This record gives sequence, structure tokens and C-alpha cells, in this order.
Amino acid sequence: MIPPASPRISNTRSRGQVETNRGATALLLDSIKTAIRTEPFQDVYNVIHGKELGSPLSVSRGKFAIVKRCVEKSTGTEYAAKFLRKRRKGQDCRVKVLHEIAVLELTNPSHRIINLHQVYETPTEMVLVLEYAAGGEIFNQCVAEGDEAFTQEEVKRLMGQILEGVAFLHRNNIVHLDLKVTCCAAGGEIFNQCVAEGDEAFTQEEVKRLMGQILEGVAFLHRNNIVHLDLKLQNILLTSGCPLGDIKIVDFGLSRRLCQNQELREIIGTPEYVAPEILSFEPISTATDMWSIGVLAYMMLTRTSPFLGEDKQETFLNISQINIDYTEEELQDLPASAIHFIRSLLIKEPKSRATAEECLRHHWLQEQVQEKREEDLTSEICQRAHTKPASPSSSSSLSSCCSSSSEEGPLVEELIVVAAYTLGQCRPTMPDPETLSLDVKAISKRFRFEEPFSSLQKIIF
Ligand SMILES: Nc1ncnc2c1ncn2[C@@H]1O[C@H](COP(=O)(O)OP(=O)(O)OP(=O)(O)O)[C@@H](O)[C@H]1O
Repeated sequence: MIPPASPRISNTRSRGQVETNRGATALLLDSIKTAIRTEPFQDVYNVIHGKELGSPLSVSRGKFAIVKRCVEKSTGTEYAAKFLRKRRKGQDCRVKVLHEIAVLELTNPSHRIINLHQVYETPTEMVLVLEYAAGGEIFNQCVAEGDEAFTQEEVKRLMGQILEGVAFLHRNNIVHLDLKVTCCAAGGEIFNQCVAEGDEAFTQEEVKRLMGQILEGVAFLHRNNIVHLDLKLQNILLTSGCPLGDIKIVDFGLSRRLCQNQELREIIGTPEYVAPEILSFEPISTATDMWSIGVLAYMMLTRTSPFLGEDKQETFLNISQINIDYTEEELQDLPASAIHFIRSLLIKEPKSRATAEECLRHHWLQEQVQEKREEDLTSEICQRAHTKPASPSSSSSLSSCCSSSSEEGPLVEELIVVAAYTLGQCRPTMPDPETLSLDVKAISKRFRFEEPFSSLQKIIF
């Protein structure tokens, strides 16, 4: 995946050092209607203390914003409070927060975009009180077990208990001979946590439904000349996790307004998702978001990151050279229409990329109804024959939120590999080391999501 260094990239570097940031003119500030309250936030809301909202796998949290769950005292309604620092790196950034508020006001009519409830201000912070998306980030479904994986302390405690049991067997001259995660925990505790990844992965039907909703939100933004510029798994939330809810797009901190007759060039985004024109400091357009939609679709379908390299430099090279291999193993099980959808977005030339509206009409998303009918028919036939439905998507759909530990087949392989990764103690029972290393690589690849970068200096190679 490492292409040779290209002159295009060195051009980017030299051009990038000349700070030509016209972003300020693209901020939306004119018409903030929301009252900015100054009474103490805690008088009106109970902040739920403990872990802040957001994926524990992301390293980017806690810099300028913290998001916490809170409850409005008068109504008992839950909200997400985003606490944003006004001063960042010695600069007054209040205006950036006002921009975020203005965008949220503008997007209020779209039910695919998170709703702004109230705004508070203290001498140091601004607090955006947002509709609470209880299902968390779709990131969690795509990279999975972060939250659910054991801490080292938990591994030690559980391993101690396992050893107590095994020692008891051995004292009684019994060898188990088939110790694996499914056998270790009473009540399936270990099993459930280790396979969380498998169970929580989206089915293709779910990806299609959620992608349709993401596109509705993005189309709304684009119709209003707003580009999000940080579309990523962590910024697509779900109203509920089980049953799988609807999507809400969040985080308009990097969003910009596109002005007619004025070019917007900036170096912003999150490395794995940025479009080639960002790296080459060429004009930003709605097509810049569409590139990120292509990356999102790839990730949601395969749970791997298409351009991720060993470091940022390699990631940027992969992007600028569109270094993507459509013969990759993880793409082989996808329908041709899904690949076509991704291909219509991961195109270097922004003008050639499909728009949000075109994507909404793409045959991959349209197929849904027909496929669903076929699935229903299959399961009806299976039911009539008193057998388990054979359709892979219908069975995985069932497993997506409520599966038990009784499943068999390919899941076991996944389980063993995940266990080997998580616990570092288990040994896989299947003999093929080549398959194993491939899978482990795929999993570790999924963990490496990087922080956003907001200034030019950070991408200088
Ligand atoms: N309305 C919400 N409901 C539930 N969780 C939320 C909500 N808003 C934000 N979060 C959680 O907090 C995280 C951080 O929020 P947001 O992206 O708006 O802040 P940020 O500081 O700009 O983050 P980043 O630096 O990752 O871009 C989100 O990825 C999400 O997990």
C-alpha cells in the first residue's frame, strides 16, 4: 500500500506552507437567533458525571470540547451538553462557536442533523445543549469492541478465576482439552464481550438504510451551501443502538459556507477521510464531503479503512494517489452495486464524483426494496419448511442486536481471532496461521483512527 513519494505531494507541502486561509469568510455568523444564556448551567441541568460522550477509541477527545450527558431539571429530558473552550492555543475562538451555532440553527429543519436546544456562556466556555443521540456513534458498530473489550485489570481478575477452575480440574486429574472463550464464563460473559464486534456489525441492509439517511442529511446541507468537512464514523450518531435507530449528523466545528464566486481552500479534516483536493490545497466544494461519504460507505461495509497507512504521511499518499485496490478480500462479498457506489465517490476529480442527490438515487440504495422482498420470501419458505432461514443477511440481521451465544459457523473463527487479540492468552484452534495473521491485521487496522487536524503545519511531512 505504500506508493512512492510523488511530486504532487511535495507541491502540496510548499504551497501549504503559504498560509492562504480564506476560511473566515466562509463562516456563517449573520443570524443567530438562539438566546445565549448566562445563568449557571448547573442551575438548569444536572450534568451526568462520569465518562464523557464519544468513543473511547478516539484519541482526539478533550482538547477543546467535551460532551456530557445532562438532564433538564424542569422536564427530565436528556440532552448532550457540548462544552467548548472559547480560547484555544492563545486565540479567541468564540466566533467559531458562533458559526457552529448558526449552522445548527440553519439545519434545524432536517431530522437527520442533530438539533440544538439551548446555548449557555461562561467567561471561558460556551455550552451547546444538543438533542441526545442515545445510540452513540456508528463508529462503535464499525470498530466495535473498544467499550466492551476487557481492561487489563478485568483480564487479570477473570484469568485468575479461570485458573482456579482449571486448577480444580487438574487436582482431580481431569483435563478439559477444549478450553476456549465460549467455555470459560458462566452466563456467557466472556463470550458476549469477545464477540461484541461480530454481533454489533451492521448488516448490508442496515448500512443501506443508514447510508440513505446520511445522504439525506448531507443533501440538505449541500442544498443550503454548507459543507460539513468532517464527515466520519464518529460524527454520525444513532438515536438508539438496539433496536438500531436513525442517524443524526453532529459536529459542525469544521463546516463552512460555500460562497458564490469565492473559492474556499483550507487544510482541514480527519486524515483518513480527507479528499485529495484538501491535500493539494485545491478548491473545496460539496464534492469534498462526497469523497468522505465514499470512505464512510467503504468502512461501514468492510469495517476497514480504505486509505489508512502506517502513519499520516502514508495515508495522505494513499489518498492523493487514489491507492485503492478493489480486488481486496474484504470487498469480495459485497454486491457489485455497492462497489459501484463507492467507486462513484472515490474519484480524484471532484466534478466527476456523484452528488448526494445522485447517490440517493443510486441502484445500490434502490435495490433495498426488491432484496427485502426476496429475503422475506426466503424466510417464509424456510419457516414453512420448519428450518432456519438460509439467507445470510437475515440471520445476521437478527444477530445484530440480540444474538445469543449459541451461534455456530464462521462466528467461531471471528471469536477466536478477537479473543486472541483481546486477551493475548488464548490460542486459536484453527490451524491456518495465514488466515489468522490476515484477520488480526484487519482488526488492528480498524483500531487506528486518528485525530483531526485543523492547521496546515500538522500535515507537513
Ligand atoms: N448530541 C449528542 N448525543 C450523543 N453524543 C454526542 C452528541 N454530540 C456529540 N456526541 C459525542 O461526543 C463526541 C464529540 O462530539 P463532537 O464531534 O461534536 O465534538 P468535537 O470536540 O468537535 O469532536 P472531535 O474533536 O472528535 O471532532 C461525538 O463524536 C459523539 O460521540
